[in-house]
Formats: sequence, C-alpha cells, structure tokens
Amino acid sequence: MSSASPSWDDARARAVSLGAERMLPSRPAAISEAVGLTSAADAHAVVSLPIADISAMDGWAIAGDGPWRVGEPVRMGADTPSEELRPGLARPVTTGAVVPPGARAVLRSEHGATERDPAGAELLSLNGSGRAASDQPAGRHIRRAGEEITAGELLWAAGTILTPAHVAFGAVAGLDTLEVRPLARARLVVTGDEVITVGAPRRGEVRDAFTPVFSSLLPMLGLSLHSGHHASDSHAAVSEALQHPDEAELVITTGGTSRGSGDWVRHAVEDSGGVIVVDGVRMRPGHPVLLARLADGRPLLALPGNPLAALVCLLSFAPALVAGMTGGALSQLEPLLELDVEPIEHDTRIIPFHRENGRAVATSWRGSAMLRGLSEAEGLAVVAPQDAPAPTLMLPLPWALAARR
Ligand SMILES: Nc1nc2c(c(=O)[nH]1)N[C@H]1C(S)=C(S)[C@@H](COP(=O)(O)OP(=O)(O)OC[C@H]3O[C@@H](n4cnc5c(N)ncnc54)[C@H](O)[C@@H]3O)O[C@H]1N2
Ligand code: MOO
Repeated sequence: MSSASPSWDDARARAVSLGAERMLPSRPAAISEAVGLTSAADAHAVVSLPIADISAMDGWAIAGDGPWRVGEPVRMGADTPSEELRPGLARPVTTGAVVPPGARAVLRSEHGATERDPAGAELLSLNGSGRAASDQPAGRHIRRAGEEITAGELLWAAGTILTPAHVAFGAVAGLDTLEVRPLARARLVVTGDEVITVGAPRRGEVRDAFTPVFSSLLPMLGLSLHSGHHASDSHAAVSEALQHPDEAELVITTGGTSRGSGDWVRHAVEDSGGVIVVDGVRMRPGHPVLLARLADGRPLLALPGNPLAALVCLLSFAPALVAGMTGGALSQLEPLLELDVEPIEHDTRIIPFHRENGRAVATSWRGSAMLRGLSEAEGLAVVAPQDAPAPTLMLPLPWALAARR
C-alpha cells in the first residue's frame, strides 16, 4: 500500500470510473435470457395491466339488482364478450375473464345460488352469505384495465439489473426482447508457484481457493468466467498472462500484489505499458489490492493472494467495475446497527459477521488467510476508520440468500 492509497469508498468510486472507460456494447436479448443482465434502455409496457376490465373472482358478472337471469358463460381467451350486459342479467365468469360491458360487479360464487324458474330459465340470487356480506357495490371484484400500469408507462429504467421479478413483469406487460448489456467476461489468472489445483497440499503448498468458485461466483456479480489460467511467480509468466489477447473484457488476478521477491503483478502491469490506477487501498484485509488499466485498455482487478482478503476485495470492487461497464451506479449500503467492532486508525475494516439471537456478531476467524469465518457469515461488516468515522455498513454476500431455507 503506498502513501497515496485511497480510502475504500474512493477506491470503489475509481473502480466505477475505470469500468466506465470500457462500457459494454448493448444488444437485444430474449426476455427469457435476461435475468442477471443489465437493462441498456428504459423499458415500457406494451399493454396495460390488466389489458381490460377482468374478474378477480370465480362467479357471475352482474348488471342491475337481482335476481338475475343467467346467460352464457364468458369464455377465457381472446374471444372477449362484446354484448352489453343489461340490468337484471348475469353471466358466469372465471377469475381473469373479461367482464362484459355494462357489468356492475362480479358476484363471487360463494355468495350466490341458482335455480330454475317454471319456464326453465336459470335465475341467480344472493344466498345467505351473499346477503350477509352485502358484497356487490359497483366495481366489486372487477380489476380495472390499467390499474397496475398503462401501455407506454415506464417498467424500469436503463441501468437496472434485471431480476426474475423484472422479467416476469416485463413478460406480462408484453415484452419479448430487451436491450441489455451482457455479463462482462473475465479472464482469471491465479498466480503462485505454491498453488496446487487438486488433492491435499503437501508442506509448502496451498490448495487453490479461487478456481473452484469463480465460475459460479462471478455471475452473481454481473461477470462471467471467460477463461482461467495458472501463472508461475515470474515476471515473464505474469506479463504473458496479462498481455494474452482474448475476448475477455476484464482481467482478474490473484496473488503477487505485494512487494515481496515473488510478487510480479505491479511490475508486469507497468513494464507492459499498463497504468496502475489504484495502488493499494486503506482497508484491512486487502490493502495490497490493485486496480489498473492494462496496455490494451482492459481493466485489471488484482486481488491479494490471501483468500479472505481476495474475496473481500472481489466483493468490494468487482460490482463497482461492473457498474461502470454497464452504465449503472453502486447502490447505497445498509447500516449494520449494534455490531461491536473497534475501528482502526486509518483503514476500513471488513469483517464477516453472522447473527446470534438476532444480533450481529463479528467472526473470530477474521485473519486475512482464513475462510472459516466467511463460510459461516451472513454478510461483511464495513467498519469506517477512526480518522473518518461513519456508521458501520453491511456489504451483502451474493450467496447469502441462496444459503437460507
Ligand atoms: N512485507 C510485507 N509483506 C506482506 C504485506 C505487506 O504489507 N508487507 N502484506 C501482506 C498482506 S496483508 C497480504 S494480503 C499479502 C498479499 O500478498 P500477495 O497478493 O502478494 O499474495 P501472495 O504472496 O501470492 O500470497 C499470499 C498468501 O496467499 C496464499 N495464496 C495465494 N494464492 C492462493 C490461492 N489461489 N489459493 C489459496 N491461497 C493462496 C499464498 O500461499 C500466501 O500464503 O501479502 C502479505 N505480505
Ligand atoms: O491485506 Mo492482507 O489482504 O490483510 O491479507
């Protein structure tokens, strides 16, 4: 970490700007493929919801006062009733059926009873519970056309990350294709001569913590894993890995960020014509993290090798890069009340926490090489430094909801 290292907040803002230099091009996508992508344009309802006045209950559309003479059932589908329902008439409807013009209300099936008159016509009257409920004021159980949204109204704004709820809403409002920005593809470069990828490590080795999780973790952050590489701890190997041309829009490295004899990322960036944009961050863990613009213009997020530090930095800065690349912004973090952690002087502390009896408790397993605390965590507490006091915030874990039942 150099003396010019930014605060955690400043580094996140710089990551957004770095990403915005390489905004992803937009493309049309089928709505069924849009969850997790970013909307590149404002989206508008094609139809009003509901599209017509429809019944909210199974029962009868009624006009005037009862008893009512019962006509043909209204059928579901595009063949909608056009004939005026005159006072004294009723037509059976199911939930969602278009009510005929002239209908005053829908009488739900529990509240009416039918019988045949001597001439064989079907007559509908309120039954006991219908009379007790006095349930037929005008408009009762009719969902009015456009009561949720009208055709042409905004569904969501450009820059929105599309959730299953957006996609379901867009589908019922008549959309088939959306203009989106796709997931940015990341090239992952894991460095370290001691890092092994299978089996139990021997003394002096460590098992790679990152390769097994990045392919599923990156999509939770708006990225996809384009390719994974393992580079040994040499200037040549790390330089080659950083300069390798491919379709990835950004590069993520792990390890080799500090200033030891085996740490080559900083040199490899600079010697190949890249520019370090953030040289360490005033945060613990994770202070050696780097952000750079590679010689070919692609952003680089260089994560420290210690596993907790690396994942904390990934969760801190990858969403910021993605926000920049997709024309979005970082959302405000929620305050995390009642967490008892001492701030430190200059650095933001980021600590996994879980809840015990409803209270947030910081993990004891908070060492930057430890994953034990993170594996039990519900979120990360972001504790502002003493020299810039601010409320403790919660950085969500993207997998936390999926881990609950
Ligand atoms: N003289 C100093 N030494 C260190 C400082 C410092 O400020 N001055 N900072 C320490 C901190 S904090 C961190 S974090 C690390 C960052 O180091 P690097 O990014 O250079 O990472 P490495 O040295 O390559 O590895 C650190 C540690 O993590 C293990 N590791 C690496 N890759 C993996 C992997 N894929 N899976 C699991 N574990 C991994 C590696 O074996 C080391 O134990 O620097 C400190 N030193
Ligand atoms: O900053 Mo290091 O990342 O504490 O482990």
